[in-house]
Amino acid sequence: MSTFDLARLEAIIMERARSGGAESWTAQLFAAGMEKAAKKLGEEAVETVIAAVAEDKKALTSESADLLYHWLVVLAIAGVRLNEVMAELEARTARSGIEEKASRGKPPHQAAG
Ligand SMILES: N=c1c2ncn([C@@H]3O[C@H](COP(=O)(O)OP(=O)(O)OP(=O)(O)O)[C@@H](O)[C@H]3O)c2ncn1[C@@H]1O[C@H](COP(=O)(O)O)[C@@H](O)[C@H]1O
Repeated sequence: MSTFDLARLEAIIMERARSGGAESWTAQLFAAGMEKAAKKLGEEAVETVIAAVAEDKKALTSESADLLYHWLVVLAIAGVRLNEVMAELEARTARSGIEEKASRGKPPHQAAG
């Protein structure tokens, strides 16, 4: 199982945006700006949808990686931190009470924490 996560990829993207050379795709996207980066994000989203509909798990995995990378680049160019998106998701989860409901369904020793 991989221990890689989106926060680490975000940190790599920030570093490449600051100091990536001409060979860095991240630096190229930052130099080109939001329109180009958002267009790539849209393309990767479509490719992900196509892989999902085709039930092609290998392509879905690969396109999902492209999608998440380009999504993080778009967030970074916009000045939105991954943490802000996570906070939004967390707030929605808290509002729905889904975690509380799930922990109520668990045996007591698992429900705590
Ligand atoms: N995860 C990615 C990642 N996913 C996709 N891509 C690049 O995204 C670009 C566009 O992908 P496409 O599938 O569209 O390929 P394409 O050849 O451009 O296809 P067309 O659009 O031309 O049809 C390619 O150059 C891919 O290499 C990525 N580039 C970088 N990363 C991560 O960012 C880090 C820094 O990369 P650099 O900035 O390039 O040093 C890497 O170590 C990775 O962790």
